[in-house]
Amino acid sequence: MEKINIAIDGPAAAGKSTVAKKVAEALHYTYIDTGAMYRAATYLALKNHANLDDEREILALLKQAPISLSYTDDAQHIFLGEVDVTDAIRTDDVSNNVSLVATHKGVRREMVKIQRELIKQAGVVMDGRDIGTHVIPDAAVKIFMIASVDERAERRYKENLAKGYEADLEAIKADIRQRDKIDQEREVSPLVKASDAIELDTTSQSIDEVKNEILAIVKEKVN
Ligand SMILES: Nc1ncnc2c1ncn2[C@@H]1O[C@H](COP(=O)(O)OP(=O)(O)OP(=O)(O)O)[C@@H](O)[C@H]1O
Ligand SMILES: Nc1ccn([C@@H]2O[C@H](COP(=O)(O)O)[C@@H](O)[C@H]2O)c(=O)n1
Repeated sequence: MEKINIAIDGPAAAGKSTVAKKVAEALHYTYIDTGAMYRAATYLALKNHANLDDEREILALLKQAPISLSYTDDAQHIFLGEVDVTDAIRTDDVSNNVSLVATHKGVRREMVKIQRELIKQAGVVMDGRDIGTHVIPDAAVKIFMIASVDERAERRYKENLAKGYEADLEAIKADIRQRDKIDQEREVSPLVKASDAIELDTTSQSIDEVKNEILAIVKEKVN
């Protein structure tokens, strides 16, 4: 079967990464989590006590510790220079600041450059906020994945509990609303559904139902 590129965009905790990984596994495609790249940039800035409003400072730090991805056992690992930060980028501190860092035009330019390098060979499932609108505008399949704020907060709440983290449902709901607002209202590459994207509301769907729906869309496109 011919290999294509699949873009999956949507707001926080809609289920993008979980489903994208399963779709990539089913198709023997490469899964690329672009959120991890913005998280890595944020982690680097926080670790260096940088001013998150100062784009030049963040870019200078990234020059010294460039972002790179590697894949072991089909799992994506993200590095800053030689340091594997795959786990370190998932803290609340990073989650609470990443959307601010992601508003910087220059930071986005650098991330998109890396992302476009990764799609030179088709057979990629890439998730994020601007994949179908900016990174891969000619993606053969574009999914805009949504779910209600309550459902997304519930999912993140259960996820945090399962990981043994403290979890406060109302605080998670507020964080999701805040991140969505910043992502949707920023000037550069805002989170918006591409005109040719298929919207999937996963509020009442299981992970496998969403995965199978996307696989059916891909099958129809490729055959
Ligand atoms: N359809 C679904 N039904 C129930 N739980 C789901 C569904 N999709 C994803 N989940 C769960 O919701 C949580 C968040 O999913 P995931 O991290 O994939 O979302 P995301 O859109 O990538 O979030 P973010 O953009 O914030 O990284 C995970 O624990 C995942 O297992
Ligand atoms: N293509 C993208 C991907 C992510 N972002 C920003 O990063 C934040 C974290 O992303 P997660 O997928 O890990 O939640 C996200 O809220 C965006 O602010 C982006 O701008 N573009």
